[in-house]
Amino acid sequence: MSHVTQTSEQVRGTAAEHAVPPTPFHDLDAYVALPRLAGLALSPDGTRLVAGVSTLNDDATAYVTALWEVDPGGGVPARRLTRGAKGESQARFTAEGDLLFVATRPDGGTGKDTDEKPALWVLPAAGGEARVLARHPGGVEAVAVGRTAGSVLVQASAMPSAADLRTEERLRKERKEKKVAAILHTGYPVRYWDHDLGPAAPRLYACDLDGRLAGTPSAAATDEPLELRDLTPDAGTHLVRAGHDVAPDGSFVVSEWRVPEGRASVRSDLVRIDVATGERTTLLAADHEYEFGSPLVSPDGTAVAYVRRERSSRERPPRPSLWLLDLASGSSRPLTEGWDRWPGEAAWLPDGSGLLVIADEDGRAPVFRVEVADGGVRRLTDDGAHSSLVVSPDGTAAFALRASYEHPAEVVRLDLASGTVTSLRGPAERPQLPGTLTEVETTVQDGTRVRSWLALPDGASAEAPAPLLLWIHGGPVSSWNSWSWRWCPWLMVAQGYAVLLPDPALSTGYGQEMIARGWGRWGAEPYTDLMAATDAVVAREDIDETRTAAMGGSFGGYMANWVAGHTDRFKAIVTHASLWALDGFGPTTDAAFYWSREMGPERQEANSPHRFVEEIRTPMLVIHGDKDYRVPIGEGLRLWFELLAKSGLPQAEDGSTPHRFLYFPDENHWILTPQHAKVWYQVVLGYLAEHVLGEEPPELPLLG
Ligand SMILES: CSCC[C@H](NC(C)=O)C(=O)N[C@@H](C)C(=O)N[C@@H](CO)C(=O)O
Repeated sequence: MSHVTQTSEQVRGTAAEHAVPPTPFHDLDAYVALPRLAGLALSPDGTRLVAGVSTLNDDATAYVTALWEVDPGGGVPARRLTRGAKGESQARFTAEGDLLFVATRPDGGTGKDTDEKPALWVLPAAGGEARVLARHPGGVEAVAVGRTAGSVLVQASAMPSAADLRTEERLRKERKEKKVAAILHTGYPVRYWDHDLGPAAPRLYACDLDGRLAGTPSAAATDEPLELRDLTPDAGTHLVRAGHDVAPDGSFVVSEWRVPEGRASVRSDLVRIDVATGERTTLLAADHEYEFGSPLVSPDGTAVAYVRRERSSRERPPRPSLWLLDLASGSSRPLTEGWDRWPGEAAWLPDGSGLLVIADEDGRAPVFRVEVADGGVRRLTDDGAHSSLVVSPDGTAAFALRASYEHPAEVVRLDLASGTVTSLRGPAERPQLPGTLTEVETTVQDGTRVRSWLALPDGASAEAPAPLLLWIHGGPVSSWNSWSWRWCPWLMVAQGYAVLLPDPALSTGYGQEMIARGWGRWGAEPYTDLMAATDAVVAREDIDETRTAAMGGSFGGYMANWVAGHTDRFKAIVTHASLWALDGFGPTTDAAFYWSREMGPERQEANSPHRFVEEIRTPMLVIHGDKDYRVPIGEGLRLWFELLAKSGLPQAEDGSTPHRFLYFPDENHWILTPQHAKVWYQVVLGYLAEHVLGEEPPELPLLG
């Protein structure tokens, strides 16, 4: 007997439109309206905590991010601080407690849609209205502040030939008026995820406050925006996608510095940039073995914690580890030698005795404490995946966003002595789930443990076994360990499916060997691990092994395509933004050099799903966005053509097939707009309902 708690009509929104849904996951309008948290900032005195919260705009066609204040003590409810029509982001506190943020707000508050660029705004600690602090003709992209004093650092993109902001403005105006969008490249890369790189490229500017924000509101009477001082006029493309950190006293910045190394490859050095003079010195120069990134200047400004990345090759995957550079002597030493995890986001403890570091582990992303003295590593948190880590000035607590597959990101306080994690009163309640989350594992042929999350619908049992959806993660070097609005299993669970989220070979959080097992062998261990995880779960009595489907996005889509060509066990396959023919994907993706280090022509050929198109006998739903530069649209187009022309699934006399292609002309690798996210889930759920549950295909009037 089938176990389907709700008809799929409910999520598709064509019936029961006015009924109150049992959970937001039963109703796509309710789902896309759930608030989404991102980014935390803590004032230097530790009393003010600010989070970014994205909600739907009035006509539900875009998300707008506002800044909210959350009580670090947990007593007072969160309150909204900003209300700009186009939203605010990048909250940062100055040493004096003024709140900086980036916003696009037309002058005069007319609300008219202008081509206004994002500017740096300030909400003064001393009171008064928010006002513009600095502008750049290309728009302010990022902002960083010394923790104890000093300059505000602004990142903005400038035309290579513009020596000053007046020329910058003129060049941009001319291009706009003459409608010239062409870009003349001399190097690589030329695109990133969803946007073109060039002709403007990032530079770092100092925004000297000179006491302008100090004192009473009247002291800030000079409302003219501040001048930006260009610290990197010769940056060229060296700062493209380069992270940086400002010394606590604001006197220097340590930045990644991209260096073209020929053959369309780029490496990453670390440089020190003096804020007073713009003088730049190379701290660590990358070579063929190692490159450097993610700098964090120590609280006393004498050292830099950074990630040393052992570069990948055909033989080995990349291997990042945390290191410490002494700025006076220039000598470096490892901080986490022997710790078999990939260090992610980190933050210094205020006394410089150690760092808090987030790393994937066993389907979670806990916070670890790393001791500077001896490199000791201690895990501080149990459940959840953490991000946006900030440490209180007295070093007794940290604040972070914590998410998991049980809940979206929420603000938590972590007591550093006891390890106690407390949820604070954030802007949003946890949504009620339509099922339960459990963990399963199996041991595969070579003895490796493969663990997965399994989301089960309420009521799944031996009497009412649930249909199963295998959902494969992307990357591939990543983990199913955090909430994802794009890949939300609970919408499927609300329709009665159990959803299996496995971490196969190549996943992070299980040690380097788990990644090495699948390196350059995408169609081997990653595939067999996934099948073993599926075998173990369909053996459960609460799962119906006769009604299963597989799906995935990006690398997960690659794997869905590989699954399609290698087994007929699934009733349907959904493949989003997928790699199909690796000879085409390899040189056209936005960071081709990364993949070419791993694959090479033989591995491309051996692991390419397109070679098995004739073996595909399973109905496939192909999904792709035209503006996807990570997995370019050519992959989706070729997959669709070859599926119709050659797949092993017989076509009807009129040439029709059960395959479908959901194409988004104005979306990219991610389907970002709320209305298209709804269409995505509607079409996926409808396709699964038709092929897995045997229901009638749904009517989708908005699709014509
Ligand atoms: C070019 S750098 C590494 C590739 C990158 N890997 C990760 C861990 O994200 C990547 O973008 N891979 C895509 C093909 C992919 O699978 N992306 C996934 C995960 O980020 C997605 O959901 O978009």
